[in-house]
Amino acid sequence: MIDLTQILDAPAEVDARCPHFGACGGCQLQHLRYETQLAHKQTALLALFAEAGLDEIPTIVPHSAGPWHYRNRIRLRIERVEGQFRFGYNRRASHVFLPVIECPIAAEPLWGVAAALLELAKTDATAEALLDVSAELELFANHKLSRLQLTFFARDKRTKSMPQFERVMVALQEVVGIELLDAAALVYADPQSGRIVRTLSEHGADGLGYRVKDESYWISRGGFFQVNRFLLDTLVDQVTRNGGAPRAGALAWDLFSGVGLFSRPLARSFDRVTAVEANPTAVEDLRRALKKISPASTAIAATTVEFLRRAIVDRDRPSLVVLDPPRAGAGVEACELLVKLAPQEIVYVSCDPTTLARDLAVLMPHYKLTGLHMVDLFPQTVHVESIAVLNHR
Ligand SMILES: C[S@@+](CC[C@H](N)C(=O)[O-])C[C@H]1O[C@@H](n2cnc3c(N)ncnc32)[C@H](O)[C@@H]1O
Repeated sequence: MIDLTQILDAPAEVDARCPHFGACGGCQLQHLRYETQLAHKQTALLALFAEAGLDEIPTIVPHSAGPWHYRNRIRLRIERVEGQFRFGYNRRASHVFLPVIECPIAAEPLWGVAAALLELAKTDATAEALLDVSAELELFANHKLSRLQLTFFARDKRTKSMPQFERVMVALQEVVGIELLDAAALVYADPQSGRIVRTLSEHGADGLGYRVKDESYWISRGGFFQVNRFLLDTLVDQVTRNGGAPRAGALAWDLFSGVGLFSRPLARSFDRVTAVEANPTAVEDLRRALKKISPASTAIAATTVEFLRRAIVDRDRPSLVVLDPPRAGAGVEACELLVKLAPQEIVYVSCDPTTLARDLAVLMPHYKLTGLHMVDLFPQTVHVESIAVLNHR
């Protein structure tokens, strides 16, 4: 996250579109015109780089798309307020529940289905019981918004399966459409890691198909996928292509690969791709997909640091390394190992410029920053997604 004070204190330019703006912890920038938001984010990125002592910073190339209804996935808290179930988010800077009636950054069908479920729970005792045992509901839509996956997260690890879960989902399908509601489950997730550890009840598929450019991805329930449905093509292009042409060579590593958003297109232009991902279910999905594209390519279930420590003693040396870590960043040890492995090019996709700046400080004595992109995946919020392209000096 970037330093908020300057942006939050900026004078209001427009009326916030959402009635919950200010109270809700989700968005912070609705008081600013979208162009101003983009400008502030670029300024903040450069300020963080300067603070970290980084120089020779190229001009930032911004990429943006529609600033509303962009999210393909939302996760809502469920609470009873004055006897009625309500969906909501955390209040700003707290864990206090804020009931909401709309969320204009979410794709529209997500709210339609959530609202239909609240209505159903008024008359259907099992639907009400389902909301009662659930702390949160995640709604995830595919690329066309034609298929939806619902995941109910149980409050308690002693929650049992619900024999009537299937019937409630069929009742919901009757309201929202059989086609739309493709997959649903009641699960229990480990509170520390957030990983789903038990599926208690299930209806329909165990994941969602999502098309980006020419690739169809299968995202098993609980797997990571980028949330901005408008900028996925741009993100993939900036990582897998250089100018107009695909990045190509003998070997590429895609570290923090998820279900292979980048590995799969790279496997079409590289002789071989090795994808590394900590979530074993995502690795299974990716392995199956890579087998069809490029039998020499593979996906490994490991943490990036474990993989790099082993790689140091192996002979494989990639010409391209893609890094797309969570907010914690790749980390100093991973970057030091990469310096030793010395790939010709590193493409670092970052969702937190603070950890990116820390990691660039390790890489940049050995690598020149040749490209810097800001892909605004999270309009109306202070989150900054950037791509740093580094070439060996
Ligand atoms: C920001 S996502 C990027 C995924 C993918 N590149 C994409 O764009 O869809 C980060 C991914 O790193 C995985 N992950 C988290 N910690 C990890 C670690 N220490 N080593 C490897 N993968 C990790 C997560 O499961 C998640 O799939």
